[in-house]
Amino acid sequence: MIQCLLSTVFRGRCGYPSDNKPFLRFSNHLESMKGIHILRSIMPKPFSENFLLRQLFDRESCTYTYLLADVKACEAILIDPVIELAERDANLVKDLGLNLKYAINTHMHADHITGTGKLKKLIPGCQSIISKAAGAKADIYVENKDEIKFGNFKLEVRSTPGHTNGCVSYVDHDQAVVFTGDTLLIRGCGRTDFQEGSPERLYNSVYQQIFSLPDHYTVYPAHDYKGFTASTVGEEKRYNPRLTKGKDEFTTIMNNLNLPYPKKIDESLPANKVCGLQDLPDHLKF
Ligand SMILES: N[C@@H](CCC(=O)N[C@@H](CSS)C(=O)NCC(=O)O)C(=O)O
Ligand SMILES: [Fe+2]
Repeated sequence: MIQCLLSTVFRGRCGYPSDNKPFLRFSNHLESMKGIHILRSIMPKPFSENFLLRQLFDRESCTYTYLLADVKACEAILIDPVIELAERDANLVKDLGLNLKYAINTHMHADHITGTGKLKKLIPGCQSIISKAAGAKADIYVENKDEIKFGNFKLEVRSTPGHTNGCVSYVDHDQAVVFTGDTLLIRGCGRTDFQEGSPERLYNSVYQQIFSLPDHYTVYPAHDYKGFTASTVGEEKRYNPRLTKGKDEFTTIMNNLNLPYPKKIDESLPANKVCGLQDLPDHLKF
């Protein structure tokens, strides 16, 4: 790369006609060097042997559900399942010959009912997990720095309040991935105008718990509304239009989003308080 740059400078200095072509070439080189530098710093690392990650999508709520597994130990977990797609997820787990150990939430969702309650019914032995601070029912409550183990692999729990009080992100350091829930979305972030949301807390959570991870860690959010599937810590640090701002400007942006409330908030919150097991609307009763 340095050789390329030097040869451009050299050629530019001696012999090219006096138009601006060498200088254009030189600045193109600088641009592509910037690109190469960014790409190098964010290139994902290969997963460990026997580690499986499947990203699943709900077209209705634009929610991502993640299936993670140790395929040797046949142990799996699901992050942020959606009730309407619990059968899809349970069938996938069975098709792959896996045992579902945990159905986990990143937070108490406001836009859809969690699938964790239904999955517990479909796959006996599966336990539900949510953060203690979420204020919702589950079999296991986690807090900052806890570990969730499945087979040979583990997730570190990082408390990332701001979108809601009980938001957590889950980090797998061996695979260099972070599941950010609604705390950090791709080129965006979770809204902060309900469920004890706070722009200042969200900003601190992102900077302290997510942007402190190495640049190449892949970011897997709980939603995407623009067609993205994943990002990296390095990319979001550079290009996230909200979080590249200072905290005051970020707070002003978040306090002026004026988004309509999620359509299903009134049915989702009471149901999610009890892990999607009670107070279900008629069409979702099981
Ligand atoms: N239109 C959807 C709700 C969209 C929405 O509010 N999404 C949340 C995450 S789900 S709690 C959010 O934080 N969005 C951030 C943003 O900038 O859009 C519906 O009616 O369900
Ligand atoms: Fe949310």
